[in-house]
Amino acid sequence: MATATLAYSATQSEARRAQQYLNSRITNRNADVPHKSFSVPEINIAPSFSASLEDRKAVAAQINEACTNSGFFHITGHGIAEHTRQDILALAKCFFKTLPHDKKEALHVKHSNYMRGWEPAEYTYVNPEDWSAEDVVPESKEGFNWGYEAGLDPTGGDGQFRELDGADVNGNSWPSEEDVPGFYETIKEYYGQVLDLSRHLFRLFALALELPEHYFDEMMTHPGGIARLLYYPAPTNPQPLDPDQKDKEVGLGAHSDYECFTILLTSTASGLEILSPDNTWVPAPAVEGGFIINVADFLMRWTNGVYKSTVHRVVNRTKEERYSVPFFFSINYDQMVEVSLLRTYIVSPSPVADRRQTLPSCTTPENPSKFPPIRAGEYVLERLRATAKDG
Ligand SMILES: O=C(O)CCC(=O)C(=O)O
Ligand SMILES: [Fe+2]
Repeated sequence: MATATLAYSATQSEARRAQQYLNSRITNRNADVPHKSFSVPEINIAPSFSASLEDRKAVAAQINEACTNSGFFHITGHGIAEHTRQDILALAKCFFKTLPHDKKEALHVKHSNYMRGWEPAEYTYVNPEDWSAEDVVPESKEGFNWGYEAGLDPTGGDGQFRELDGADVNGNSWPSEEDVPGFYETIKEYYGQVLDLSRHLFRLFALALELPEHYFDEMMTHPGGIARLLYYPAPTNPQPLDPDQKDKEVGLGAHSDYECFTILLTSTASGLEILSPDNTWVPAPAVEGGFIINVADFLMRWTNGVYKSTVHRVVNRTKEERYSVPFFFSINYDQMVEVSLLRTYIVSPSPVADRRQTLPSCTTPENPSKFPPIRAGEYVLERLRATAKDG
């Protein structure tokens, strides 16, 4: 990436540890790990929009159960219209199938400090260790990435947004209106709605963590939210899931997500597979009209490992091409977060971003803090950089 090298030693070592963890999970297949039954529940969140706190808490309890189990769940009753969902999937198809190669090249992520723009299949591996693996299988996905900007936020933001590295810039680049008509407007409609939904979900996470419902509100006034359009071509030789065979065609390699949680929309039900605690791949087919939600690494570390950020991948085993739109929700990138028994923010007179926000329900004398304090954006940027060829 064309970016200045910044000294992020704490995050670099954590990114490395995340890779080591990932690889040990993938290579130690069928380890005999005792676990509760592993499930990806469907949660109808419609009651969470009710005026009754009891109704909202009942949904939060289901979310808590899912986050401490597989870390994955489906939501229905979310309130986002089907046409909004279909419009963004149609936009993805239009972008990948009709935009000429030279126009895509002009938007190449290598021109961006933050991996924004067009990401050709061969440019990244989501598991950075794959670069050096001998029997590496290239990923087939092609992507277009963008991030938060105040103009995409239905609240208009608070004017304090800073990029992942703290810079006061807008890191996004877009195709021209002439090249892909309606691109920005369609993105804005979808992004605005999933951003609203994310803030709503985070209030449910607060209840789930036995915190005041609006605990996170001041930390999502200019939140990070990277989103992607993804295209997985139809495989040349689709293969059924076979635990004894290494897949020869992979859409997106094994990884966990980096932020707080992900809201995933997919064009077809199948493709996503998640790694169970006994290290076998389990298909996680989408639910009609639903979104898949999964806990990501930053929330996992913030909850001191109480919430599970589970390894997953995409393998297209059908004869059809596949599109998806993941949205990775982060709190304000400049927010400092600490995993600790101490609620230091209560006594701290410093600005919100500098207070070390803690989740007191997640550390106990038996489960003391495992992670050093960190700013949200710093963590995500380091993890992102590790995926690029010249990152
Ligand atoms: O395309 C999908 O279904 C999942 C994508 C994903 O896991 C990711 O982009 O992190
Ligand atoms: Fe993912």
